[in-house]
Amino acid sequence: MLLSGSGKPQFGEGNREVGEAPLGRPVWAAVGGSLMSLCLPFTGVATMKFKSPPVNSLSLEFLTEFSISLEKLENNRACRGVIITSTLPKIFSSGLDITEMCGKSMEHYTEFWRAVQEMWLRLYGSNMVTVAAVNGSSPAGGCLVAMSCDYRIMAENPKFSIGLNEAQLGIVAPFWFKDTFVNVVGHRIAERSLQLGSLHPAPEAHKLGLVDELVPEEKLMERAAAVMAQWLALPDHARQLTKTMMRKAVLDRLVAHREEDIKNFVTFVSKESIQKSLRMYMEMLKKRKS
Ligand SMILES: CCCCCCCCCCCCC/C=C/C(=O)SCCNC(=O)CCNC(=O)[C@H](O)C(C)(C)COP(=O)(O)OP(=O)(O)OC[C@H]1O[C@@H](n2cnc3c(N)ncnc32)[C@H](O)[C@@H]1OP(=O)(O)O
Repeated sequence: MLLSGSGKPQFGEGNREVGEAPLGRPVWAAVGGSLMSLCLPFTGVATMKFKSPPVNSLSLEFLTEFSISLEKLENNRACRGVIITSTLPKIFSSGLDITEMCGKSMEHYTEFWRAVQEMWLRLYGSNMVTVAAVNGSSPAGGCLVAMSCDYRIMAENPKFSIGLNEAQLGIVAPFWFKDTFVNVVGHRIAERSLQLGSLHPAPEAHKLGLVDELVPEEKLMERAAAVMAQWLALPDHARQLTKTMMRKAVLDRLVAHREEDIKNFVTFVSKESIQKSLRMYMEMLKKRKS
């Protein structure tokens, strides 16, 4: 992430190539941030590729870059859709960066949670067509990113899993994670899956409706482009108004309770018992590796 003199993050500064579309509108031919690459060719469909090794965890820096990228695409009239995927093998996103929730100050937790909210409000509320090309595992916050898109295509590898596994970490998925989940899979599946903190292997995720289709990994981007073309064949205004109608209540609920939600998060995550659970989980991840 590059920072300007004012301290405000400037996405992809110095890396941007600006082109001119046939209609005279400016178009970025290629924009590279440090944690994700973004490409908007003249087709009007951007591709956003996460590239934050080792596992694309959603750190404060990552979330900030993500929101800025979405805002830039949203404000670019030449951009009608975005395909979100990962450059890393086997991982779409490992979810929220747990180190951002461990041993930090209240101020840090506040800033971090606001960035998580901001990312979700932008992605779930986007006017663009959003397609997730899930080319690897996608737990918790990674699942939220995929679920916030209009359509999910996952690589058909049963080793890749997706779901809201917060309960396994000893933490609770916030109400807007839950609302997004319910809107995708329905109440009963969401209730069971959330309580068990289930991570569903790709074939099971497809069966539950958590992902819309499975394709061989090498066909993922081709299929995402085909789905995008299908969605973009409709007039934008009709599709956008319909999307707003379907998602507004859930978006409004967070907007109305945003500060309360931050307070809840900070209080919850600051508890020693929660800190202990998160530390133990991180240790478990490290042990599993060795
Ligand atoms: C009344 C009710 C009140 C409610 C109030 C609510 C308040 C809100 C509560 C809080 C809500 C928080 C919501 C949280 C959402 C999240 O997203 S939490 C994160 C969940 N993510 C995970 O569980 C994934 C964990 N990671 C993995 O399972 C694996 O790493 C992987 C992604 C499947 C990849 O496996 P592999 O390729 O084998 O890599 P690893 O060796 O395991 O990992 C490489 C290194 O990366 C580190 N790492 C992995 N994931 C994370 C992460 N999410 N954050 C930070 N770091 C991570 C891992 O430790 C390794 O590190 P090194 O050992 O140092 O290399």
